Amino acid sequence: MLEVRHISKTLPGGRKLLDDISFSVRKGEFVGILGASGAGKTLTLRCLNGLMTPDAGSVLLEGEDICRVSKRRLRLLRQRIGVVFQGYHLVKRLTALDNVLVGRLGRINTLRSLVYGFTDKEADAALQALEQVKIPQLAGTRVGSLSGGEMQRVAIARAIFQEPGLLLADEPISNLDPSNAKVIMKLIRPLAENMPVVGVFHQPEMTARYCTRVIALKEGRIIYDGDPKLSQEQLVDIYGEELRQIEHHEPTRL
Ligand SMILES: Nc1ncnc2c1ncn2[C@@H]1O[C@H](COP(=O)(O)OP(=O)(O)OP(=O)(O)O)[C@@H](O)[C@H]1O
Repeated sequence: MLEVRHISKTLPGGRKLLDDISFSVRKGEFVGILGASGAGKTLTLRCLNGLMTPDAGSVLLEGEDICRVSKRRLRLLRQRIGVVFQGYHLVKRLTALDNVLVGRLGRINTLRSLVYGFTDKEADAALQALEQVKIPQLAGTRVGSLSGGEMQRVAIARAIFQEPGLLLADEPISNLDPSNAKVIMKLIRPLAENMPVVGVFHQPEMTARYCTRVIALKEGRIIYDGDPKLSQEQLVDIYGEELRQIEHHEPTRL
């Protein structure tokens, strides 16, 4: 269970970047965070990941406040948080399997990590994670030669192998074509059966289809929290009147 309680972040000049954000996400939920550019989506995710400490409020992961723990404890807690990024964050010169194994570095002792001393059991589990994202045949392929969709599958397998208690996805489909984006959403959604999943998205049509709930931010505040299917009026409220103009734009006649 993830509980975000009244988090705020204010710039020295007084501008509120995050303003009293509160929500909880249980196992079984796949929450999509939407909002126009600058609404505070990334900052919120950074607070959930322990990368940024809010000025006020708390972020409880399985009952423990990640905003108030020691640096050492935070490092351990962050091993319980899987993250999938827009830019994949993979080591391109390593194989897909090695990249998945890297997901557990930090959980095994440092000396073993340094020499990549993974056991056969760990390698088997990493291969299973690649099977779960349907690319076991690419286990021995260098990541640098994979397509974007394949790289994102490796990143998801790495998060699965990490066995986290929370999965965060930072614009995981923004670099992908619509077909690959669907594949990735279909792979992420069932992971919510084992842990809360929270993602930042720019595609309301995708969150409507694959998320169980949507939270919309505007100017650092939550303006919507509920059913992932949003009406046109709600979308205009989130993204602004420009959206209406785009929707009504006549196609150019050639
Ligand atoms: N370190 C910082 N110092 C000052 N302002 C910041 C800092 N980080 C973010 N901001 C501001 O906070 C606001 C929210 O930023 P955030 O990155 O969360 O937006 P976002 O909703 O993720 O936008 P986008 O969709 O464009 O990525 C923005 O106006 C941004 O300029």
